[in-house]
Amino acid sequence: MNSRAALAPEVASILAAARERPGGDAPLEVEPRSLPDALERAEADGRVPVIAEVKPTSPTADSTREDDPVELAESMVAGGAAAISVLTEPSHFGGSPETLTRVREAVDVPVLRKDFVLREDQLDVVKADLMLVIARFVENLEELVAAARDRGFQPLVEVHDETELETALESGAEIIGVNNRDLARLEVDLETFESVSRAVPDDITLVAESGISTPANVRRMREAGADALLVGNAIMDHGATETAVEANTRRLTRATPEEET
Ligand SMILES: O=C(O)c1ccccc1NCC(=O)[C@H](O)[C@H](O)COP(=O)(O)O
Repeated sequence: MNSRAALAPEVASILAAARERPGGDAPLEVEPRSLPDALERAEADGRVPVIAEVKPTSPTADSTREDDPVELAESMVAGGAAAISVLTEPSHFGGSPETLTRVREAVDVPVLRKDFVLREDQLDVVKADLMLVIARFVENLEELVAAARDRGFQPLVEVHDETELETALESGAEIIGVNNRDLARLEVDLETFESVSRAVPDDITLVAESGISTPANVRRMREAGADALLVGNAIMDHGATETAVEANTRRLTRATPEEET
């Protein structure tokens, strides 16, 4: 693992749990739904490309949503989400691989597996269209990216700074997410995306992650070059109904220049 700044205790705990989680028994074979195609479809009919996240809870949330993840995902798609992200991490985010399978069966957009995958065998736990790989936490990024791709997954490599971006580009990543959440203090700062995105080549599919909660935030990330936005908390809006989840999603996918908040 690339270890520079200290990690927040919550993140250290997430990683300790991830190290202990078993992998699958045999390499999976996936026929993925293409993320770039889904983003293009969203753009073509005037939707901002949003990857909406089914995130029952998290270390920074103050409650857990108990409602059906499939209904939440369907509401997100009804609100215009181009793709869905599903947390499969069980001990800190309330996710599960089974949830992802159910969501992927229910929707027709690409589904990202959001977890803390550290080893190759952990890729083989559940089929998904995209696989999150966090540059900072992986010993050999190039090997894991290639292993994910061999199985058919589209790897989404997450970075937080320019050094990690360089590693991601060297690993052959084609889809890169810049996470605005700092893993030392768990604070979000949209300036992170604005600064790192300047060094991202044009042919990369670039995702702005975390802390995007208003149409103004959406426009800010799009102006800085985001091809897509990964949004969890602002859509899940802990405690809201499915109707609210659909409306929350629509508010971001329909973020027009006129809307000021
Ligand atoms: O969301 C957290 O509290 C969190 C804490 C520690 C490590 C990772 C965490 N989140 C992972 C994510 O990347 C987000 O779920 C995703 O980008 C969506 O962010 P947001 O829109 O801010 O919910």
